[in-house]
Amino acid sequence: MYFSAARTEAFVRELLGLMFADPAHESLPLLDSVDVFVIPDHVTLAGVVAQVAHHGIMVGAQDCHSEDAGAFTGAVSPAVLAEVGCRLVELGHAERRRLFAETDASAAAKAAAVVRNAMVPLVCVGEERDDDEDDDEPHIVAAADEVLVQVRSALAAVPADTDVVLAYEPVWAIGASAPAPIDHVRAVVRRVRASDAVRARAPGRTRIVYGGSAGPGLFTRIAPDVDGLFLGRFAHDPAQFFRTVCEVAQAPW
Ligand SMILES: O=C(CO)COP(=O)(O)O
Repeated sequence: MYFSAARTEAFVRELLGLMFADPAHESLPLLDSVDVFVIPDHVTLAGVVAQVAHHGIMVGAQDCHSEDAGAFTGAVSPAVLAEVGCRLVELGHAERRRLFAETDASAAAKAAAVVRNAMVPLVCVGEERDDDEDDDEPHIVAAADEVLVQVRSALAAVPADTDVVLAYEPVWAIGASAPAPIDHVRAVVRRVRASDAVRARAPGRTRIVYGGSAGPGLFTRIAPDVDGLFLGRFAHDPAQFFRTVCEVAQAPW
């Protein structure tokens, strides 16, 4: 809810201009090496799908209901999202959990619904803890254990051979002035990736991205442990978004 409808339209238009009209694009086939998605609000989603048609950019939704149809006034059907060209659905964002009573169980039910409708669940996970400056091994283990409860719940709801994106977003790093410390992000993500829940999945089907005050300059410091970024405020400027996509595309991993 940062953008008006007009600003969403302008953001996508400017982004397409940067990605596809920039002379650098000729020598940099960005979308060969990076999957790019934008996740607008539900109202503007179909319009954004039309804007990016044939450009290879995926459009996602910020939430959906766990049922495809029925007496759920005000909710958004995953079947309708798929019908209008939505490719992925963000679930369990920290704000949905805090303000709208989202739980691991409801996020898992929605993840199953998203897969049932041939879309990709982008499940937000992250620990609440920010009560200690220390970031030693016990704190990393505690953070990863908290995250893994969320991860196991979501992954148990979807087949092992379907694509899933896990967005690791420490709750305390969302809306902050800077991302979580590099070593913290890498250590927690390594533990998630090494978990039984992730290792039981088909190879290459689980991607882990980082979100929480992410922006240009971050990816090369957290890769190769992390597969990508989930950008918020620091990508509200299309130029910053484009710059970050280029950094990911040019990374040697
Ligand atoms: O929550 C986020 C993305 O969903 C992160 O937002 P910020 O990058 O603005 O902290």
